[in-house]
Amino acid sequence: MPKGRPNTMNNYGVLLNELGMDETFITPLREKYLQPITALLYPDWGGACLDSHKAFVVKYSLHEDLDLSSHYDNAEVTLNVSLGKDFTEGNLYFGDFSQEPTPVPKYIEIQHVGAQGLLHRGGQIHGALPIASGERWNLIIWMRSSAIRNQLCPMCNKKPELVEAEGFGDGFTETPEDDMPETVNLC
Ligand SMILES: O=C(O)CCC(=O)C(=O)O
Ligand SMILES: [Fe+2]
Repeated sequence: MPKGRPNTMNNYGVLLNELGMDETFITPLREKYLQPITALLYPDWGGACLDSHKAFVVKYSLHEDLDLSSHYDNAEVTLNVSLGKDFTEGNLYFGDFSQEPTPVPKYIEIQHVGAQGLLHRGGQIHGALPIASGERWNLIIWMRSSAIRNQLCPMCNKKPELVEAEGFGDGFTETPEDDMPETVNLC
């Protein structure tokens, strides 16, 4: 069975499409239950038209990954659900969006309680502090809006160049103009 890393930063965990969970679980969850909420919370970030995702579970434990450094996601909107198990420390932190230049970046820390989900903009800098004991498991759904990312890639801020991909790929789609057959001016 294929077993990819959930993303370039987490070494432990599992990609849910490899378990066949996209069609049966994650896609209906995104379309029926998450999108009505994200449409209200993130209208400018494609919250009403999230049309693909990358879903994975990440695992932290004392002899494996302890924490996750500060980063932004390849997603317009992210859902992070704390699955437990029992652990201490390991809070999430988020950078502040304030435009004021500060010499030291400001972060807010969130204690993520088991069985609770947290939605955030993928582009907001965040990370997870080291756990001090136990095991921490989280379900992460990076939700993408092709309408937003087709304009500018959220990772490199350039117009995306499309390559063939399996499944949802990175969530870019061909725009209708790209599909139009070439026309010849006969006048
Ligand atoms: O461990 C966490 O709760 C954060 C995971 C995360 O930010 C990510 O995988 O993009
Ligand atoms: Fe993240």
